[in-house]
Amino acid sequence: MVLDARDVTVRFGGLVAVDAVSATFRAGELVGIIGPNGAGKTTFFNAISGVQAPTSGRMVVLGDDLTGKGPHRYAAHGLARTFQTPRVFADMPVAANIAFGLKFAGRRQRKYWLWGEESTVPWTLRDAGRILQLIGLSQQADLPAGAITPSQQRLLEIGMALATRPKLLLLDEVAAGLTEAEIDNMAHLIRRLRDELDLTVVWIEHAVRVLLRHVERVIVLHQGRKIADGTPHEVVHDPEVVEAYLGDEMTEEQPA
Ligand SMILES: Nc1ncnc2c1ncn2[C@@H]1O[C@H](COP(=O)(O)OP(=O)(O)OP(=O)(O)O)[C@@H](O)[C@H]1O
Repeated sequence: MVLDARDVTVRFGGLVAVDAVSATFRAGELVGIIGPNGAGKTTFFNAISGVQAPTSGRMVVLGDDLTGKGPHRYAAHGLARTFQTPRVFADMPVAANIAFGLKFAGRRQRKYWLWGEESTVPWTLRDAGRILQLIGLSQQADLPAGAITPSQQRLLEIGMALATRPKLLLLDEVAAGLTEAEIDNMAHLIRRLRDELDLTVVWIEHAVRVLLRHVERVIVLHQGRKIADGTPHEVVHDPEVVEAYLGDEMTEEQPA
C-alpha cells in the first residue's frame, strides 16, 4: 500500500469540501479521480499531499502516519504532484527547472529515502537530460520555461515532479487546455511513466473519456463524497454515477 487515506474530511467554514473520503492506492496502480466542478477533487489532492490539513481523518504513506504534516514531509516520503496551473520557474531555462527537482531529491534525508539505495534509481531519472528526453522536451532545454507552450509547461511540471524521484505521482488536470491529440499523447506518456518507472499514479481529469480509456480504476467524487470506486466499466454503469455526473451518453458508449 503506497497511500491509505482514511475518512478524510476537509471543511471550509460551513462547507464540507471533502466528506469522510477513504481511498487506498497500491503500488503500480494508475487511478483516475473524476467528478463535477466543485466535487472536492483538488481539495482531496491537497489533503493527501499535505498542502491542506484535513479537518479529520488519517493519512498513511508507505506505512508512516503523516496526518497533519506539511507538504515537504509528504515529498520526502516519495510523493510528487502537479498543480492545475503549472508552477514552473518562468525565467529559468527548462533544464534548470528539472535540475531544481533533482537537487531536492539529492538533499532528501537518508531516513526518508524510501526509494532505496542510489543504485535502484531508474537511469532515466538520474540527470536533467534524461528526464527531458523522457518527457519529450530535449529541444527546449535551453529556453526559458516561460517561453514554451502551455502544453509543454505541463510536461515540464511532470518532469520536475519526476526529478524528485517519486513513488507516487499526483496529477491535477494535466490535460486541461490541451487539444485532443495532445491529450492522447499525454495519456500515453502517463502510462509509460507508470510502467517504466514503477510509479503509482493518481490522475484528476475533466477529459473523462480519455481518462476512462487509460486508467484501471476510477474514483468518483460528488459533493465531497466518494460515490464510486471501481473499474471504468463498473463506474460508467453505476446508476448513481450516471445520475450525478456522466449521463446516459457515456454508458451507451461502453456496452456491458
Ligand atoms: N480554500 C478554500 N476556501 C473555501 N472554499 C474552498 C477552498 N478551496 C475549495 N473550496 C470549495 O470547496 C469545494 C470543492 O472544491 P475543489 O476545488 O476541491 O473541487 P474540484 O472538484 O477540484 O473542482 P474543479 O473540478 O472545478 O477543479 C468547492 O465548493 C470550492 O468552492
